[in-house]
Amino acid sequence: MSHSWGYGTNDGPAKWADHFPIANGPRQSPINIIPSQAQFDSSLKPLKLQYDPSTSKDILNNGHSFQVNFLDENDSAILTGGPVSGTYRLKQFHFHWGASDDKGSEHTVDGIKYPCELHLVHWNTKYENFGEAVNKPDGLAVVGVFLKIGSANPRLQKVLDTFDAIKAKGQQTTFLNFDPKNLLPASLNFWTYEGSLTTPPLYESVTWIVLRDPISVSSVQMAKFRSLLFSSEGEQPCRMCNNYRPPQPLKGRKVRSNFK
Ligand SMILES: NS(=O)(=O)c1ccc(NC(=S)OCCc2ccsc2)cc1
Ligand SMILES: [Zn+2]
Repeated sequence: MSHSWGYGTNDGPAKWADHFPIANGPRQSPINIIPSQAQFDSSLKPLKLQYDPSTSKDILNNGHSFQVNFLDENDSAILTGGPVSGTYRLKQFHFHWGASDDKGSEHTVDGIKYPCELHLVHWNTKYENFGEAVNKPDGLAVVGVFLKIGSANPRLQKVLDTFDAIKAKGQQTTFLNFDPKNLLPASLNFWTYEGSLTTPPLYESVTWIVLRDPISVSSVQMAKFRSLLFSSEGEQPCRMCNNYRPPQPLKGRKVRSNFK
């Protein structure tokens, strides 16, 4: 039986270890990234993200965040290079955000929180499917992108325009021909480290690839994120925000960068 978890006082990150003891494991995510302590690694290959927009399927409010799901039966949307070997297929992307613009990201940089963080979730095709890959040490590669308050982001607006149809938990709507490359910054400079899912089941299966440069989001657009609900239709409405886990102990891990 899957245990219900959330981001509230009684079911939030401080309580996850009760049902998911790996929460106190050796390679948990997110972390605070300290650029001056990251090691430049010239052997890291350029990150290659090749996304066929026709693979986007639908958008779902899953009660913890919202996610855009992709067809992953073939290599139409893949990640190669960077710190990984082999080919990883895009499964979904989702976000984490705060109740106000001063918090919301999961990873932090020199202790700084961004208002929002995008995660593009890919699974290693050496495994049969996502479900097989999700708990393997080299099973997943997640690209993290920070969002910084600035001018409104017209590409992001296409995602936000679906929110009236997915306001409550469990609601889903078609979302075709969306190119996630449009949500990436110009530079693919990144930090990378070995970590975990940042939500239960917290499997230590993620090679994290956190992009250095943010993309923009306006305060008005951030308010739209907060119009979503954690709750299902007919339940007491609970605004979806602060759906982020705080940074976890590094426990001796090295953070590498592909830039000086
Ligand atoms: N925030 S995160 O990117 O680390 C992240 C990514 C995926 C997931 N979990 C997913 S996509 O689970 C799908 C359902 C499932 C299947 C086997 S275990 C969970 C959780 C957190
Ligand atoms: Zn995430």
